[in-house]
Amino acid sequence: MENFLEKILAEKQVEVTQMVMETPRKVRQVKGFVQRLRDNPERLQVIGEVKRASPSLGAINMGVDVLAQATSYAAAGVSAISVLTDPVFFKGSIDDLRLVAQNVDVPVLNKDFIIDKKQIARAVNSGATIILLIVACLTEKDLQDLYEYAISLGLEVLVEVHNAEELAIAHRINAELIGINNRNLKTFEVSLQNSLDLAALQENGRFYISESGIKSPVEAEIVARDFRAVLVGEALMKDGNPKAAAKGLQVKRHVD
Ligand SMILES: O=P(O)(O)OC[C@@H](O)[C@@H](O)c1c[nH]c2ccccc12
Repeated sequence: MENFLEKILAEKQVEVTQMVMETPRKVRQVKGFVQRLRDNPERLQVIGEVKRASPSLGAINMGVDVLAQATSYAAAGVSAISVLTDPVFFKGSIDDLRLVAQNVDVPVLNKDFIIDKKQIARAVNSGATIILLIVACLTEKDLQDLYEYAISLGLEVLVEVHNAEELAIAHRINAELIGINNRNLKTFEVSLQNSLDLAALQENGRFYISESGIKSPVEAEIVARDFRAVLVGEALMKDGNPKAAAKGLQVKRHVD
C-alpha cells in the first residue's frame, strides 16, 4: 500500500513537470522570522496557517476569506503566516500566497511539498520569505542543494522533521530553523509527545518549532518550554475569531 506521502509526491512530480522555471527576483523586505524569534524569547511565537482542507480531515474551511484570515493573524501579532499552496490535497493555490504576501508585512511561509528549484523561484516571486523543506520528501543531497539554493536567494528555510533520524539530517545540513512535525505524513497520526521526545536532541544556536495538533493554549503551554514557536492551522481555521485564537496561543515561556 502506498502511504499518503508517496501519493502526494507522485502528484507533485506531475505538477512540477508542468511548471516553468521563473527568474527569481529579490526577496520581499520584511523583518525576518528568525529575527522575530530572537527578539521575543519570552513568549511562544505563532505561525498562523491558511489551510482550506487536508488529506486527513477533508474540508476544514473551504469558504475562508483568505485575506481576512491572514489579516486577523497579522493583527494578533503572529511572527509568520503559512499559506498552503498545494492544489490537489490541500485545496490551496499560489494565488492565495500572493494575495497574503501583498497585504501583510510579516514573513510568509510557502507551505508545499518542495522537490524542485522551480517551486522555490515561484515562491520568491509570489512574495514568500520562508520556504518549507521536508526531510522525508528528499534525499539528503537534494535537501542540501535546495536548502543552499533558497538561502542564496535570501529566503529563510524551515526544515521539517518527524523523527530522530530526520532531525540528525537537518542538523547535518546545518539548518537554523527546524520544525518538528507532530503529524506523521505517512499515516497522518498526530501526537504532541513527538515534539517532547525530540526536544532532548535539540542543539544550541538553532530555533525549533513544534508543528501540528496544537489546538488551544493548553497544548501551547505543553510545548512552550522546549520550543520557540508553534505552527497552527486547523484550530485557527475553525475558530470564529482567529485573531483572538492566535493571540491566545502566544503563551508566556519560562526562559532561564
Ligand atoms: O492543522 P494543524 O494540525 O494545526 O497543522 C498545521 C501544520 O503543521 C500542518 O499543516 C503541516 C505541517 N507540515 C506540513 C507539511 C505539508 C502540509 C501540511 C503540513
